[in-house]
Amino acid sequence: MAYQTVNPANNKLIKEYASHTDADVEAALKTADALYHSEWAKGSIDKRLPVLHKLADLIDSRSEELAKIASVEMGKLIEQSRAEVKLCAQIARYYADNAKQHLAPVKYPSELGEAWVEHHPIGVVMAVEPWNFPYYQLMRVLAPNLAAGNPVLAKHASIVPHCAETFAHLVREAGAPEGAWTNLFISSDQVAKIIADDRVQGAALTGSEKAGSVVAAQAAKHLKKSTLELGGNDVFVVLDDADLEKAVKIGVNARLANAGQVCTAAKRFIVHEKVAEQFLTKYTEAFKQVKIGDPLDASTTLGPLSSKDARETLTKQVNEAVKNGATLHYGGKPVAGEGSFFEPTILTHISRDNPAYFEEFFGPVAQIYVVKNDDEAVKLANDSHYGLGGAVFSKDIERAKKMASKIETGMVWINWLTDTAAELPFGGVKRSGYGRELSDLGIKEFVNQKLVVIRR
Ligand SMILES: NC(=O)C1=CN([C@@H]2O[C@H](COP(=O)(O)OP(=O)(O)OC[C@H]3O[C@@H](n4cnc5c(N)ncnc54)[C@H](OP(=O)(O)O)[C@@H]3O)[C@@H](O)[C@H]2O)C=CC1
Ligand SMILES: CCCCCC(=O)O
Repeated sequence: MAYQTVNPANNKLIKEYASHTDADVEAALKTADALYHSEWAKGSIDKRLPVLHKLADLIDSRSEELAKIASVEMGKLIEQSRAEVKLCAQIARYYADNAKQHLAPVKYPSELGEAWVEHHPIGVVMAVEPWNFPYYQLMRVLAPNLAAGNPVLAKHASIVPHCAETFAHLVREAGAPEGAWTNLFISSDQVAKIIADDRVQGAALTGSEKAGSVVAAQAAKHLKKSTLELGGNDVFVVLDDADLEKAVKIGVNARLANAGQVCTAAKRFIVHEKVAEQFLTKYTEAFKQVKIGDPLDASTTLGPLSSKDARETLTKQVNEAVKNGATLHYGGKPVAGEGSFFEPTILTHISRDNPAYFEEFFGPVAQIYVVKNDDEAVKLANDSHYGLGGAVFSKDIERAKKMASKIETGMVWINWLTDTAAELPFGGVKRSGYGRELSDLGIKEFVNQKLVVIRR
């Protein structure tokens, strides 16, 4: 796959990037491995954390430039790109301020003697990341692993090479030694070879089930730990006592943010029958207000999909859903003209034998389901191969908490969309993957939690 910047707002090629050779990969592996065996990785965390503070400051000082690069390269609305850049600085700062405490030795009271667990880096980690949050996906791996002392080799999506290169330069400028984070424009085969290499101890992937399965299988084959953050088909449950205005407002954003290209986007709207008609009317009205256009224009509220391929996939999915009996309530077509734009779309009456019922729609396509009660809502929510996030709207918090506990996902938000923050764990179950990113859980995914005991 060629690494190239194509602006999805007009599908114009901006720049092509040369791929790295096997010799480049070997040099990167050698440097990263040498760094892992150095005082920098094995020594005090205090030497590594200032890099994260500096990185956060650098990101803040260049937020507009960084945001524009992302919006041009993958079509995110400029305001949403700014928010992503800000989130990256927050993640860097969070680990700069908290990693030492996360990785401090933990005492384990035991009759056998004085016992504790230490946290040590395990070595070079291979990160494979997607285009939808071109900086955030990288920062989620860099910050905890730099703090822990694991050098990272990173393969970013081939449609966001400018973001990938810019991020790598920022990390070096922040004072990270060569080898701490190495961006590689490489192929899937080269990723497989890297994972197999004895100098690599782990693999982290965010992306599709297909890519996740290949990378995780390669890691497992070579007895390396992996973490996977894959797709989702998250529910957005609106109960009969929900604040409907709030549910509609947040529900529109939950589906249309990043043109719907978010693994934790609200994709299946499960609405109580008592409020279903009102919700659908208001939700449809909100979709009619959407302004499709250039993501760099502040007045635009729906930008393009990330590529022509992404739009082609979504178009096929919508057509197939309707062919199999779904009602096209609103939208449903690619937007004529330049760019990879797709109309905000609402599908209703999707039966369980419709392929759309189990599919993730990675774009501005909302599926509406109507249920009679809470049990039906939970049953429908859990009737999915995925288990990433989810949202429950109800004014009765106890009722919402009860439902949240029953929904089989890694995350559930009450009276809000599935969001993310440095201090909160992120990840899922079932075909949405395994492992957690961010928070104290994320930093421990690739550390050796070593027991030490002084026997009485
Ligand atoms: N969980 C999430 O946040 C995301 C999930 N997705 C899911 O993935 C679907 C497709 O999006 P897409 O970007 O194509 O996702 P992919 O899984 O194809 O790409 C994600 C990353 O994996 C790489 N990759 C793909 N195949 C392999 C392989 N065999 N070995 C090593 N690396 C590989 C890609 O490289 P390259 O770009 O060169 O192909 C990219 O860097 C979406 O519909 C959505 O379901 C997508 C984005 C984010
Ligand atoms: C704001 C939510 C971030 C989700 C990142 C993802 O799609 O994997």
